[in-house]
Amino acid sequence: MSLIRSLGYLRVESTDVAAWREFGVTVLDMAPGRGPDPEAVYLRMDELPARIVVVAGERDRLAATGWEVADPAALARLTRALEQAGVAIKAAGGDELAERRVAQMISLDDPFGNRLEFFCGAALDTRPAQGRYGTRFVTGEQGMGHVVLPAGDDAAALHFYTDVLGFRLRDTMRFIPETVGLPPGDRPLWMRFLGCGPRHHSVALAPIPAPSGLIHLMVETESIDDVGRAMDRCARHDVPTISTLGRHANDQMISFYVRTPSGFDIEYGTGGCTVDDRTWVARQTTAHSVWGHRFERAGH
Ligand SMILES: Cc1ccc(O)c(O)c1CC[C@@H]1C(=O)CC[C@]2(C)C(=O)CC[C@@H]12
Ligand SMILES: [Fe+2]
Repeated sequence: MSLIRSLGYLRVESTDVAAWREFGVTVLDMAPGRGPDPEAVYLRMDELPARIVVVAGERDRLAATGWEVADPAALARLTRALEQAGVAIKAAGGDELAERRVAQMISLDDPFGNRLEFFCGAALDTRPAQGRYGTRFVTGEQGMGHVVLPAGDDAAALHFYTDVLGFRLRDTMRFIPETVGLPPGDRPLWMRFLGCGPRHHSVALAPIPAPSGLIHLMVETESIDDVGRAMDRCARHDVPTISTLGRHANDQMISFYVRTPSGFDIEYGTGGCTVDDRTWVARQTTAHSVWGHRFERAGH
């Protein structure tokens, strides 16, 4: 098993923290949390004090993804592996730990400039994380969901995330550059889906430019009704969805996509499959979706 257990949190820098609070609470049905930064928005999905932290800043961007490891021994082993691979890492000091409510944390940039944080010893918040509409999120062993990060070079990305960080390759998908607004090329473009626990993928890497630093965050709910109600709330609050409902061919997730105030998307889904590394075989999926997932694109 990978030393990394699951996706723990997202830290977002935003020029409009109030818009994020409204979006998180009203559209996503996350529960507002409390935290040390009075200006920041803390959004809860479960017993963690926050899964999405939005801090006020000059830019709209993903600041970091946080990855949970089992304990200090696992963090020490990961640190040694990273040092051996020549990766520059930084250990967090008191303020950073207090802001994240974790016992230990290290941070680094992947070869494509994505900031990653690895932590252990998260403090729990025993108050129930109850949103307004009763949405229940699937977290626990599966973590808070998955992210799709921009990564330019396929071989370098695979090497770093599998050989250095210990993610497992779960699925590969080829895609046509024109469908994501890239110039046509003769080289095929690959998307890699990687996992570290029972969730089919906790991170996917795609050579798609993303000015905000993130292509999307996926959060999963317990039931299809939670997803349907979220689509209703998007319609009611004039928040445009950017895809129709659909079911992915690889992880079986039924989901739709909506744009956040930060310019990246949230995939809101249910019913994803889980995998067991003892039997899993990484293959190539040749269709994005079994049905649905029609994306709106500018000019179409
Ligand atoms: C294909 C797929 C499988 C599982 C997922 O969780 C998932 O998000 C996707 C879609 C990935 C992909 C994307 O994130 C960026 C825009 C893409 C390339 C498309 O235009 C179609 C598929 C989309
Ligand atoms: Fe996704």
